[in-house]
Amino acid sequence: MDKLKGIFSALLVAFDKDGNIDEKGIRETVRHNIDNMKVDGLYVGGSTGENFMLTTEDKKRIFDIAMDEAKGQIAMIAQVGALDLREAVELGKYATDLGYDALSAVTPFYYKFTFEEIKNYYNTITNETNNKMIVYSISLLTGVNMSVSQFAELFENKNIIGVKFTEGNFYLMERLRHAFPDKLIYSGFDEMLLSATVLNVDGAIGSTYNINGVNAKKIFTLAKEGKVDEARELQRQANDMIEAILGNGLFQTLKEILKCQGVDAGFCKEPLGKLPPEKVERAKEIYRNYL
Ligand SMILES: CC(=O)N[C@H](C=O)[C@@H](O)[C@H](O)[C@H](O)CO
Ligand SMILES: CC(=O)C(=O)O
Repeated sequence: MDKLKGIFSALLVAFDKDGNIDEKGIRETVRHNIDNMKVDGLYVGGSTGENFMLTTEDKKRIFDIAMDEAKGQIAMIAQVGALDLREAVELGKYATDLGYDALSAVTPFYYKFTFEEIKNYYNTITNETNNKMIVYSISLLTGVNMSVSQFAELFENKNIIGVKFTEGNFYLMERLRHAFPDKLIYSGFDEMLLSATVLNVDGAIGSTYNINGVNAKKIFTLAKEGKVDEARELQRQANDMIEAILGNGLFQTLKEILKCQGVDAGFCKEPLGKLPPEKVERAKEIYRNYL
């Protein structure tokens, strides 16, 4: 499972002005992540990939393009979770056939599913695909909070190998780390990479690593080596940047910064809007100030 450790970019997906997939832009973004950001892997089809605004066909095409460009040079995780469980299974089979190292699925959201229903959702995907599964916990967006004992129930399924923990709850993170030393725990909030690494997470998956992967890797490595003071200064710099990005429109600004880094990452898909000229300028300024 070592291949699945380290810093993973939640892949940004390039769209044209009308919201169609921009294959060239996606390829450039994948290359940039591998060649320049030096990330250990890619998480394809996440929130950052604007996944929940896409058709099944678009989701498959993105899995195709990303894998074709990465060609197994780094670890590849496909987020296949969807409210339509049959779609999740179909996407899971598709990504497994393409050679994705593991699947991930967001906890089913919008409706108030019971834990039994959530467990059935994960077990169905792993049984049907025979691939490994990383639970995607992001209660801020899904409303689903799971306890240590519920994680324990999920983890009874040997194919459920870990969790992408996009939660601010460090107490729960520590309890999970302690309870499941052999499962993979990924830090989901880039702002909290250092603190999560001190708690001995196995890796991190995030949106800002598309543009700040090298520094993220430094924070991760320094913290693993116990060099917390050095890591904290880098985390402080990263957080100054992240704060500025969040204030300007997260995904749009990340794409604009990618342009400054030589990658034409296109636009976001509606209902997400386009940046007005002053925010485009602000994005360039963030790039100049922090990268
Ligand atoms: C909702 C979302 O985008 N979450 C990402 C990962 O889970 C993070 O990488 C954040 O984008 C990042 O930490 C900025 O807040
Ligand atoms: C990491 C995260 O943002 C994602 O799901 O894309």
